[in-house]
Amino acid sequence: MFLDLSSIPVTVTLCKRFIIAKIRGEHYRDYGVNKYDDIGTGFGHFGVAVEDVMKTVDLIKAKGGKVTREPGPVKGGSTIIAFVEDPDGYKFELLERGPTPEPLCQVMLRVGDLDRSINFYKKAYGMELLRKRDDPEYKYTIAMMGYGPEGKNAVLELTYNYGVKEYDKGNGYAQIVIRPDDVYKTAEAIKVCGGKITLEPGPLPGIDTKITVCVDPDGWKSAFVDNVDFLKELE
Ligand SMILES: C[C@@H](O)C(=O)SC[C@H](NC(=O)CC[C@H](N)C(=O)O)C(=O)NCC(=O)O
Repeated sequence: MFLDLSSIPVTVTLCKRFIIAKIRGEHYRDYGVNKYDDIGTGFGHFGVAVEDVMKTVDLIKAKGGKVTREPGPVKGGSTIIAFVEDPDGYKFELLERGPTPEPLCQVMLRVGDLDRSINFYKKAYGMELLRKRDDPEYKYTIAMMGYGPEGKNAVLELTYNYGVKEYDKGNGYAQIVIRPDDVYKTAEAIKVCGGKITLEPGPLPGIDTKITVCVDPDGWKSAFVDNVDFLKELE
C-alpha cells in the first residue's frame, strides 16, 4: 500500500467506535487560519500499518515526502518501523505488519500520569488496556488502549516519559472522536472519573446528531458522537 501522506483525510473511521483525531491543516481549517505552526510537544504520532516499510519509505521519498527516521527495528523491540512527516509536520509512524482492516492503527498521545490515564480511559471511555510496555533503557512506558485487539482496531497509544508531567498541546491537535451508544451516559461517566465536559450532551443545532465533548486529565480533547446518529449522517 502506497502511503500518500497528503491524501490522509482529516477524520478517518478506524473501527466501529474510534474515529481518529481531527488534525488541523490543509483539510481541516478554521476560517482565516492557514498555518498551525505549533503541534506542541504532547502529540506523538499517527501509526500506519504497512506490509513493507522500506518500500513505503522509498515511495514517500520519491514523492518528496520527509522521512525523519529510517526503516529498522524499533529501539528495544523487533517491529520494523519508520517515521515520516506530512506537509504540516504531523508525525506518522509506519509499522510493518501483515494485511489489516485498519491500516490507520494508532494515535499516540503523551500523558503525565499513565495509571491516571489508563484508569480514566477505562472507566470514562469504556476502553480496555490492551498492552502495557515499560522501557527502562529509554525511560518511557506505553499503554495501548482501545475497544478491540491491536492489528484489527485502532488504538490509543498513551506514552509516559519518566518524570515528565506536562506537555505543550500546541494549536494543531483538535480531537479524537468516539461513537458511543449513549452520549448522556458517557458524559456522566466522564464527570465521575475526573474529566471535564466542555460541551454538555445533546443534539447539534440543525442536524440533531447528539454529541458531547470533554477533555481528559491531561487536557486531551475527545468528542463523542451518538453512534446511530453518526451512521444516519453517512446515509
Ligand atoms: C508500537 C510501540 O511499541 C512503538 O512503536 S514504541 C516507539 C518508540 N516510542 C518511544 O520512544 C516513546 C518515548 C519517546 N520519548 C516519545 O515521547 O516519543 C519510538 O518512538 N522509538 C523510536 C525508535 O527509533 O525506535
